Amino acid sequence: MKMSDYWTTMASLVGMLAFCQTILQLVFPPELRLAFVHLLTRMRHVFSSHTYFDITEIDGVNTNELYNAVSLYLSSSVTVNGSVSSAAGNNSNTRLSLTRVPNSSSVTFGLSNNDRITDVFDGATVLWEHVVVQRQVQSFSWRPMPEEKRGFTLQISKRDRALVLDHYLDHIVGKAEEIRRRSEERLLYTNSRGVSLDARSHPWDSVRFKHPSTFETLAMDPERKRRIMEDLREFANGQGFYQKTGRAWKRGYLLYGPPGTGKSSLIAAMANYLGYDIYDLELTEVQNNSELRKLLMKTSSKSIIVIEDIDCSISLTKRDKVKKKNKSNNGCYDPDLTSCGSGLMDEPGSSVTLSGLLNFTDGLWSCCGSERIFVFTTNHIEKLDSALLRSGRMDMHIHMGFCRFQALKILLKNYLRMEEGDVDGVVLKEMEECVEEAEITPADVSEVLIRNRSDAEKAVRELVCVLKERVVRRRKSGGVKKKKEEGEDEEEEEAEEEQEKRALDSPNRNREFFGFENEKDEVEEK
Ligand SMILES: Nc1ncnc2c1ncn2[C@@H]1O[C@H](COP(=O)(O)OP(=O)(O)OP(=O)(O)O)[C@@H](O)[C@H]1O
Ligand SMILES: [Mg+2]
Repeated sequence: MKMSDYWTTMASLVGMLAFCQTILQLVFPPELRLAFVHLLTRMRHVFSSHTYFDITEIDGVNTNELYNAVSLYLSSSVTVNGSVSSAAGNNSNTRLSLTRVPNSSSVTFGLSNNDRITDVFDGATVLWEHVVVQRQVQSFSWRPMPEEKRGFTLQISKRDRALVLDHYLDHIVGKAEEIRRRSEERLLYTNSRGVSLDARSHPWDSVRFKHPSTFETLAMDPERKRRIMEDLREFANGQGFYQKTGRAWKRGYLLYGPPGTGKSSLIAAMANYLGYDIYDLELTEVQNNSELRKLLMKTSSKSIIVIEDIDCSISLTKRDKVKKKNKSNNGCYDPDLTSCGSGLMDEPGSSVTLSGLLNFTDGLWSCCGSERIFVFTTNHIEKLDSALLRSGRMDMHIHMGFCRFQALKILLKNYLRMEEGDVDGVVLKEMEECVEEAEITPADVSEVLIRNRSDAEKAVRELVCVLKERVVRRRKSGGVKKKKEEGEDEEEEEAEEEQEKRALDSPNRNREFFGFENEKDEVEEK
């Protein structure tokens, strides 16, 4: 038999099988039909000159990132009038689904259920099919299963197999990444209590993240800003480094300082700078460590996982003191937090423990994704358990302090569009002299400037008044405060002592100690 005859016979056979499949779908009951369809599909694949790959939405318990990448890639090949870009061949009959996420200004295109689209890559034509099937009804299951199974089936010619596996999929992932970055639409995720954590449902609710804070608008010493940006950039470009050194590709930042000093604004600036999504983890809504772990598993890479006000979220403050008591009682306690389990520092009603939290950031599970940044914020670093501060846990401690002269100039520029040269020299000098002593937060400065933003000169005058008032008030109350401070708060001293001890215990002690000594304005790298 000639080769061409062979292929003609094969083609008719495949055609016949496809025809039988359609007939079966129309005549037989669903269960029987499904079994036949499976059988015929298998036979068709055996005789076919094509290879098929399934890319399912859920891969075991994790969301399959490749599914999301393909979805994004294919939606980008579609132009507004419903036709398909030249690279994707002639698909003008393709049915498209249109989506508009709440609060979004743009419409997203996607393939409708069970529809197909062709694409051309390096001379090879491939066919994508979006497959959505109803899950079979189960009589009983401990775990509620999703109603639909979604996935893409990629059909390629057998001879293009190597090309597709080696390059095409990488090309799709890269393109999807680029599209996401270009679209500059970041998502802000948050968790809520009682959301089922089955394989399909997503325990995170998301909204479009459009925080305008950037490193340019952030009022902060420019040198510290530069160091943070450099650190972030090195992290984002550091895949090779992390792989070579055998470290998980993640980084931790602890932001601490009084309210209104820009901790949340810094997180938003980080996300905007790197183009990452934010997962704002509400720890009080998490019922136990295992739920915490599942939440972590459902985060994607290139994201910032934030726990704000960590000292208020779970009791991380008492452990040292309880440990001290234990020590004086019987002289023995477990110094390693990983064995503290649900014991010492658990808050009544919450079974998320410090060890659970540290496993979340540090343990094996924390590496189930990559390129992730953990950020904790607190107004009271002195209240945090030493385990959280220990070196290797949070790579950088960043103190967000009261407004200084450099930061003040940035705020003047942001709110009043005033450069240094636009402000009267004498007034500027006055500001410089009293801003530090005034101990005013950037939030309070912003408040004054916003109030008077239509009249820049008035804004500056009022700001100087506010600064001077604060200085006078502080000087007056300084004496009273001093007396109070001397008498009260042994606890605070204790905390400081503790802090120093921790610093000295640390393998990076010189740096860490240096950091605390210069706490006011340090970006401290662990
Ligand atoms: N460093 C800063 N640079 C620019 N704006 C700032 C800065 N700090 C505060 N602000 C302004 O003050 C407001 C409050 O700041 P932000 O929420 O970032 O403070 P925070 O430190 O997170 O406070 P909290 O501890 O209460 O959460 C922001 O809307 C922002 O406009
Ligand atoms: Mg905040």
